[in-house]
Amino acid sequence: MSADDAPWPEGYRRIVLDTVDSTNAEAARLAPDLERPTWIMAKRQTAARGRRGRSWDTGEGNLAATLVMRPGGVAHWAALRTFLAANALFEALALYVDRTRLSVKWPNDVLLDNGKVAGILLESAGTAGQVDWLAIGFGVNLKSAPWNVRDAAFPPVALADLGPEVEPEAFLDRLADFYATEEGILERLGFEPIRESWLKRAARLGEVITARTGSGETVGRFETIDEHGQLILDTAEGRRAIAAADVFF
Ligand SMILES: O=C(O)CCCC[C@@H]1SC[C@@H]2NC(=O)N[C@@H]21
Repeated sequence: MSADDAPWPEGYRRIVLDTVDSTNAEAARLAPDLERPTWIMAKRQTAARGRRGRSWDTGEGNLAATLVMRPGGVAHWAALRTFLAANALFEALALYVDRTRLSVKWPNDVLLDNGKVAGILLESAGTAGQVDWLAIGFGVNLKSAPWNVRDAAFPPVALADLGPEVEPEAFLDRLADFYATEEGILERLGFEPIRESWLKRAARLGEVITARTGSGETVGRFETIDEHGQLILDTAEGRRAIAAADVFF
């Protein structure tokens, strides 16, 4: 393990691991003694996880990194950071491909030409509605896209298929900078400007989409996201606010 204690960006720390089970799992282990927000990057993960209990394939040369922090406050406010993460990822990717080819898919994927180029996994722990720690895991297909993915609606794509090849360390430098900027906006101005910039990048805003949960699906026009980050759909039965689902176009 190598740890870089120099502030990076200011106030953040970075750890680079050769191999780990999951950078999110490592984040949970580090969280109790965390002194400042810390980025954990791994060159290889042996048990990487995705959203909704799925596994995640980190091919060699792809980015696997988790930002772990102890932001304090109520859990649902802390969870809004998933949108900061998506905005930061979008901007980092836009350094390498034309931004008109990129979009964010609620709640927190980034699409490149309708294929999934990156996913975010937010995990947290706390008590009585207060967050103790928060881990934001970023998986970015920089070099290769896994071939064995079931979610065929958004086939995985790699940045290198459509743009330049970028080293994970270099990409993380950019991502960390953009994320720190988003965090500064949240601190100074609250969630609203984050919400607005996320909406400008959103895939299929204003169009009919499907939100699928374990218990069923809701079809409606994608109207907006609200101040809690919920998906707002205008359906035949009226306006619906959806807190968690998988979205299909
Ligand atoms: O399902 C998704 O779209 C989210 C994927 C998140 C994968 C990343 S890779 C780094 C971090 N460590 C993990 O185990 N998962 C996240």
